[in-house]
Amino acid sequence: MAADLPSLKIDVKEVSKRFGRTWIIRQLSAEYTSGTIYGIRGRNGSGKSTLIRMLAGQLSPSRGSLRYTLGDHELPVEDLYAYVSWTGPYFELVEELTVREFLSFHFAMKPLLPGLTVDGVVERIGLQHAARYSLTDCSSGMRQRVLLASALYAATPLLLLDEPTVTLDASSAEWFLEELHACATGRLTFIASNDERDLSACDTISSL
Ligand SMILES: Nc1ncnc2c1ncn2[C@@H]1O[C@H](COP(=O)(O)OP(=O)(O)OP(=O)(O)O)[C@@H](O)[C@H]1O
Repeated sequence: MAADLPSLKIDVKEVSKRFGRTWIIRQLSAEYTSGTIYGIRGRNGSGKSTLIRMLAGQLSPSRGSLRYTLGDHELPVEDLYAYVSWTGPYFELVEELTVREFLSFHFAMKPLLPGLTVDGVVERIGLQHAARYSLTDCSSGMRQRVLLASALYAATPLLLLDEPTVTLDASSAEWFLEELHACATGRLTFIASNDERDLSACDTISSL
């Protein structure tokens, strides 16, 4: 399933972010490269999701810069969306769709990792019995598996996972860690979390 994805490097240079008069992130500098799972921890409100949004190119820093290098070319931030898979607690599902319809719709826009099909994804997330359930009728853990699938199985070099196991029970969290290892190879992955299980999957962890 490992994809031959281009390498991605993110250079974060003296990035600060404020909302109104409050500085949330101050003077962050780091270099992030493909092939690594980076953990970001920090107390509630410390700016983990804010950093994830900036890495995704959805939020601009108040000061400093983020530079993206894909292969050996600089990637303009406005083109980054095609190379990112992302999920977090603020992501919403289209309630009217079934599990299978949502995944078909999503993977019509974002290519799947090699060797996967939509039905294969439904199987990997253990929801064969619920493939035709409307998302409204799914439990929070089932919905989280669908959201995680939309990020994990997309063939993108950048994978951003904000609180990936927040609604998962112990066996689902174990499932997530196994799938993460199968899907993160060669990608640049971030996990924002305070859950030790999530952080145990990371190659390196930094605190905000
Ligand atoms: N768009 C916004 N406008 C104003 N303030 C915001 C905005 N987005 C985030 N904040 C504030 O920035 C701070 C950091 O929020 P963020 O969601 O990044 O924290 P977090 O570390 O992910 O928190 P948690 O662990 O609770 O999820 C919070 O005080 C939040 O209220």
